[in-house]
Amino acid sequence: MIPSDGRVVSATGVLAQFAAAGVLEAADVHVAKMVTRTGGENDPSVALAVALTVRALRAGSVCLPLDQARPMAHFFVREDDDQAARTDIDALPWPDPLDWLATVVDSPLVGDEDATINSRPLRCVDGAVYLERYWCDQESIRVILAHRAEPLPAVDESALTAALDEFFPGGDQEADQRRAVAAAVRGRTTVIAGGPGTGKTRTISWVVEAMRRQWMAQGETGRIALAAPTGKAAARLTESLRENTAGPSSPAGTQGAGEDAMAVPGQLHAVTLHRLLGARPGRGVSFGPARRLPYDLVVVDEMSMVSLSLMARLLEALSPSTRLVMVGDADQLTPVDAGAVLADITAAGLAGPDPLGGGIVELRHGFRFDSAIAQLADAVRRGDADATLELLRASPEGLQFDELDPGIVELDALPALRRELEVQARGIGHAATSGDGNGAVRALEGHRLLCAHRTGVYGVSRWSAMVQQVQRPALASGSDADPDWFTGRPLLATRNMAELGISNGDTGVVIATPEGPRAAMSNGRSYAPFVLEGIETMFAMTIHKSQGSQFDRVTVVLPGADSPLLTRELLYTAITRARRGVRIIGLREAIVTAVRTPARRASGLTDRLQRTSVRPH
Ligand SMILES: Nc1ncnc2c1ncn2[C@@H]1O[C@H](COP(=O)(O)OP(=O)(O)OP(=O)(O)O)[C@@H](O)[C@H]1O
Repeated sequence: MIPSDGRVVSATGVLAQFAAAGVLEAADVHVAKMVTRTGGENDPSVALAVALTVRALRAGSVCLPLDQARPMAHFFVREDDDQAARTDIDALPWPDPLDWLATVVDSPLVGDEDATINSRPLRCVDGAVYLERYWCDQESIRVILAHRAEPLPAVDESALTAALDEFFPGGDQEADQRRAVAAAVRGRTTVIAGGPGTGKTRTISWVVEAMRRQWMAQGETGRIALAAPTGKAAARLTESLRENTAGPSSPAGTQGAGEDAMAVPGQLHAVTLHRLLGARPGRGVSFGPARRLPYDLVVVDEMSMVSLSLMARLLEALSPSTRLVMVGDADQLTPVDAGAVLADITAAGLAGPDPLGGGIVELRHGFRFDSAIAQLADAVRRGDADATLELLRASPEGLQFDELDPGIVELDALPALRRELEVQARGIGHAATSGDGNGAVRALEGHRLLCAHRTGVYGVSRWSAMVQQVQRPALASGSDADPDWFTGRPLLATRNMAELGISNGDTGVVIATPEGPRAAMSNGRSYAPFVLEGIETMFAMTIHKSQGSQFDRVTVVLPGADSPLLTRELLYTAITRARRGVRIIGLREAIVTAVRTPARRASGLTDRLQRTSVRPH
């Protein structure tokens, strides 16, 4: 059936055309050829559906709705593919969606929509093509969440009310947090969603404390685990709980928490989800349906970064009686891997009957800043381009909009940014030269320049070179013995070094010490250079890499309006990295495009959760 103009094109020919346009990559073509050859399928439109499904997975979708394939393909073209940028994706030989669906459904590669067990590699449900493995993960999540929506027995309501009255003595601004703590105690599964500074971490500490009191009131002990998808996010949760702890400091009544055998909120130690599940490279996870996690309460922070398969493994490893509390900001960038589980569950709850049976609570009051940044983030989140532009044009305190094309502008045309970079470099240099690691890291985190792209004129490569030119002379005196480890060099860890307590994405600064240069890292520790691997110089970073971190001030370099990376989630994530000030460099069209373009991530989870009826608790 491809193409419609009657040319005879083999599967190889069709895949080659889509690959030449940058829509498919070698890996997608390879998988499609292998699957179709093994399954005895010769129809080129089926090969195309397989290749596009694999491509969609790598772009974060769980499935490929065939009638959405063409608009989705615009997001598949890689940022640095210049050849592809010149190809008209709509002019490719797209099959007619209805014919395409009929052919795919009839293919020997595709199992029955309702089959409990499907030995074929694909399944087509509600017009969307799934690789069977991802369909199984999605179904596993749906079924387990539906079972978990049943109410938990034996909540001591008087202990709960006493705790809530103590934590929240009054005030409307705490009403959502109160509801969240109550839902977490009463339900098996709770989502606590909210933007930055809405009190999510503080609420986690109240949940832990309220549960501790439940167990005490019932003469029981309870075990608690705290986890996050990345090492960096886990370290940040541990740290914030320490700073944010509510409630008394006696550990009575509880035992076994993550790694530490303590359960006072401020003394809990969060671990990565992989570690919690006992994941071993290439050998799956140690905990699952046959060996359940030994906890009564599991709290997962930064849920927006949890992928479909990780969520499936977590749910499968939970005993039905274990409470699960998922915390995160559903408007942020979604995981690099397929699936946006937090956004899907929250969307299901907001659009229809709550799939968790009453356990989705949105925290709406911002405690940290009632500032222009919060208003800007809210306008972006709502998709309101006019309000976003109006705020930027008014340039209230904390917001600056440099309406310039970042693809051609030089730092000389941005004197305020240049000055800020110079002052920051002097701060880093001064602390680094005097061996003050914490001071150097604090200065480094005072400002961060963020780009959407890694490469190209809008990317980290060009912008970090420009920042380096301004900052390098002010960082240190230039008398370093080892030019690779010059004093004041800003660092980025590009891999996890668990044994050193360093996570991929951690940053730091080279400081001068009597023993020679050392790397002072954001985890508060310093290291001799020779023990570190995968360390790079960092004068700017991608917005993706910055997720899970915050800085005093942020400069956001927007790409051109035609960038496939430009989405609402990207802009929202960039803005919300800042505590006190945001500067945006970009063209108005890029802002409008970003605000009006929600990330296209296909998934059947929201829809299927809404169709699963549960009883509210
Ligand atoms: N009910 C409350 N009353 C007063 N202050 C609060 C309340 N809840 C939270 N805060 C304060 O607001 C600030 C932000 O809270 P918290 O760190 O818990 O937010 P968050 O949503 O986890 O933020 P982020 O996602 O940015 O880390 C903290 O200083 C915290 O102590």
